[in-house]
Amino acid sequence: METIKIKYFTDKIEKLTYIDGKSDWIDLRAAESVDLKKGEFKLIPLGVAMELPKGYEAHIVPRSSTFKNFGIIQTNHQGVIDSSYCGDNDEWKMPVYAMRDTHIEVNDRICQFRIMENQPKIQFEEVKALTGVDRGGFGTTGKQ
Ligand SMILES: O=c1ccn([C@H]2C[C@H](O)[C@@H](COP(=O)(O)OP(=O)(O)OP(=O)(O)O)O2)c(=O)[nH]1
Repeated sequence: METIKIKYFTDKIEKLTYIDGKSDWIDLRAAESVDLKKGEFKLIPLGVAMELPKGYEAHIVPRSSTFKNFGIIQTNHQGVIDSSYCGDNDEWKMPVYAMRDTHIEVNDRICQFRIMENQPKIQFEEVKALTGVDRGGFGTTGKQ
């Protein structure tokens, strides 16, 4: 069991819950009501800041139903919350693009996150040639 320190920026959203045994992704809620016109971009505040456990980062993706319900696309497709994003004002946000005029109500569940272990430390070693077998590039194995 890991503990995450969490700060809420509003009392208008329900507290985050980890639901054991269903999906271990945790839903995030809009911290304010937002109206978007078709073609408009906005950063939607998610009303929380967290201190992630040591050695972890968080990944945010839309819920499967987010586009059907709200007509919005998460513009970074997957949000990455670094463990250094842990200050008192480091509120999590969701960058979205509206494909139609839409309304998101405060407390609506619009995306979800999980924590992931950081990758190992990496160094790059430049070489003149690689020894692996060439795969041949995009689409070379056909469609079926
Ligand atoms: O969907 C997201 C993605 C990022 N962040 C926050 C947490 C993250 O740690 C910080 C910076 O994100 P990232 O490094 O992906 O963005 P950048 O464009 O490279 O900004 P920076 O120059 O601040 O690193 O913004 C969010 O709140 N929501």
